[in-house]
Amino acid sequence: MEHPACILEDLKQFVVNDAPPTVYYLPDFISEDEESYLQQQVYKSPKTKWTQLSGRRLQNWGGLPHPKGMLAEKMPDWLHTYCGKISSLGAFSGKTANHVLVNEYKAGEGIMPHEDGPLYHPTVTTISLGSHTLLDFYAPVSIREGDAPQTEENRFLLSLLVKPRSLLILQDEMYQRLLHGIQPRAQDALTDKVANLSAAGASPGETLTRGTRVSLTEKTMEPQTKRWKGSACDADSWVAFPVLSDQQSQDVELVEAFAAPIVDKKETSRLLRELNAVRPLNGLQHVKRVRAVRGSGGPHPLEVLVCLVSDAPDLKVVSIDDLLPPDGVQRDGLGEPFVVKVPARPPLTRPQFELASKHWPTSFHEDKQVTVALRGELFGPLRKARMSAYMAAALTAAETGAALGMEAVG
Ligand SMILES: O=C(O)CCC(=O)C(=O)O
Ligand SMILES: [Fe+2]
Repeated sequence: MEHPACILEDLKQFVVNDAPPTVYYLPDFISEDEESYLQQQVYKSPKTKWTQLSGRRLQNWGGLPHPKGMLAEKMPDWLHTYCGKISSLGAFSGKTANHVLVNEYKAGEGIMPHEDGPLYHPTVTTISLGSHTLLDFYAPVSIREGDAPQTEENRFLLSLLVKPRSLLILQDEMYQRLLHGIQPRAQDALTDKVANLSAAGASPGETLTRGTRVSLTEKTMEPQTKRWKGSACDADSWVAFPVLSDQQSQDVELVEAFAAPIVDKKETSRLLRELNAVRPLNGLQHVKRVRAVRGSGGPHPLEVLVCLVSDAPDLKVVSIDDLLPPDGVQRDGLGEPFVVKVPARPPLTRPQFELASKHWPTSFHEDKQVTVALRGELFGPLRKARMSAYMAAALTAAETGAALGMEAVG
């Protein structure tokens, strides 16, 4: 059937009303002669044009996306003609299709549910050659907590029957939100889940046997250079923060200890010496034994750690005599004990040190590299620019792969 150059308005009669917006299904868009001509051209292409994927073969025409702009490749005449023919329908809002994927599926082969990615104008058009297939549509995986587990089966929404020589145009929700795929089957039993049954001249209950299908998927690829300007990949627009070990990122753990006021400052060094001898604070080398009492207008300027609560006898009301052996520490200058909390482990980062010091004076052997990394200053502008370039290259490679229908691994 001939389709003169027309605008999208004229396509309205081909809208599939039983599907979400927007599907146009045009049966017999090309003639049988055109179909065999296109098949010949596909199979005449050099062997190197084919990429073997799991479950199908692929040819890529028109260029590959690249961070510095699409690596454009001249479209061969036989494809150029059909790109023009489809673009003249107005499917790409006045733009011309500049990229074609040719997929070949033997009976029993298919393509996993996927999205085509953001590199394209939000329209995809497909001419089918040689055999029908069922194109299935799925709701995207939602990440709401508490949702029931989402299987391919319960995300399945509808199918479209695409017959040989037909043209399918997908836009809007159908293309941008839903995933599409083809089950690897040799036969399709048609049900009322096929939204375009009557337009495709079929009826529920029918079973169709698949042969080898070749599809030509025409799209418009947006120029790459536009996409990177001011994007999240500018070296200035992101900060690298370190992923720290559990010990480095955990909160400060505290243990209880008895402290006592030093009521006579002159006794401090003797008390320290004697306490260290009879009550060493094992494992708490990072904790300072004496602290100045802040803003001390009070009765005593200093306090000293006597021992850990876990090392003391289990008494309800504790006096200094209960905590210390009868000999070894002269009680002169020491007040009655009280309980304080001290950090159980040496701080490893400046934030841990600042928190720990709020409880009791603590020493800190700073790892300068960790502190600089925590400030987000580990990498200078040159290294960040290089990382941005690597990230951009990885993203482009992933998007190119996705556009070619490859599946992510890992
Ligand atoms: O063969 C088809 O109709 C679909 C192909 C497809 O989804 C793709 O190549 O991204
Ligand atoms: Fe696709």
